[in-house]
Amino acid sequence: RTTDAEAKLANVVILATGGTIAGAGASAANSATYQAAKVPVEQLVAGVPELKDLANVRGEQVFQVASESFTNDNLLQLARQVAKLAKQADVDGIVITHGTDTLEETAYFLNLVIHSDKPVVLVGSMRPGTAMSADGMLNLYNAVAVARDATARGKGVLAVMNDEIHSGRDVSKAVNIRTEAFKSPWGALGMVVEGKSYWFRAPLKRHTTASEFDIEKIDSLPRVDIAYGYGNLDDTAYQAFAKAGAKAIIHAGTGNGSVAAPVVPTLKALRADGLQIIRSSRVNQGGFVLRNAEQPDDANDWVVAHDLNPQKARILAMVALTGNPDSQALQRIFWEY
Ligand SMILES: NC(=O)C[C@H](N)C(=O)O
Repeated sequence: RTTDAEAKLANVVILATGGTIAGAGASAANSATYQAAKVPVEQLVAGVPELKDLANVRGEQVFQVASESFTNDNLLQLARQVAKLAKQADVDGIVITHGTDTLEETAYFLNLVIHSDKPVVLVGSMRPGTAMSADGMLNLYNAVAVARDATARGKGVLAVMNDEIHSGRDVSKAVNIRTEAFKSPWGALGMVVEGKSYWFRAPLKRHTTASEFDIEKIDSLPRVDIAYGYGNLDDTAYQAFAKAGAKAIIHAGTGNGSVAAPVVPTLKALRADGLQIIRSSRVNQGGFVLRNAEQPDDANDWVVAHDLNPQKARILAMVALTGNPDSQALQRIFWEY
């Protein structure tokens, strides 16, 4: 039987996937040396008894992995579970505990394929729960606070870390070791303090209910790889990715997504073979790649990733390619999402 107090609270489901927020170290001094993905979701929830003042919380263990080992199958399985829960009348919000290394990829993927305006909030930690000044407890508390909050609806998939609320599209891990690890090139959307959300902006790019992509129509994701630009570059990685069956290659280019001269003929030839070539930038904050700047994209029939970093460009390319777009349609998608 539900008590009156429970009936007034929102219902939040915590989907646990692993990461450092579920990590454990040998001693309290081990803030950086530990094993990720060890602690089960029941223990994570029990570790923050204050959650029950925010919402009726229940946990589900989806996987137990360190996020550097996340696969496309993990993305699909997680998205299907989120879509299923979001349809349930007795679920008001969803929190996903996740490793921080690829949190930005999963957040963007869900932002593109989940057709719900209910809050979906990713959260992780930089220190394992066994460490001094562990950040996971407060991050989890804040994530549940945002997920249960009706003002978080319709803002796309979110990431809550270090008291900040970020758009799942924009956010990326920009710093390691330190708890202030996540940044968005266009700024955070807001803050969450003592269980209350404070909003300052909202995303304008297409997401969730306004997206043309839907997890219920995606069976599998095509192979898309990222090749990194640097001095003395040759085409070895590009050729190898093409041989492995890549349908698109993200060029994590220097500066404006520039391409080293010895690689240009290879990328033209791979495009002629049907691969999509997408120019992104390796600069670590604020990449901004424009068509026909640095390279004649119209003539080469290439696409630019605009402000998306290479790992986010890979996510969007995989999702977009499920619809078999030509290069113009793919470029339109890169402008809109
Ligand atoms: N802080 C973390 O969560 C890092 C860890 N390697 C992970 O992504 O699972």
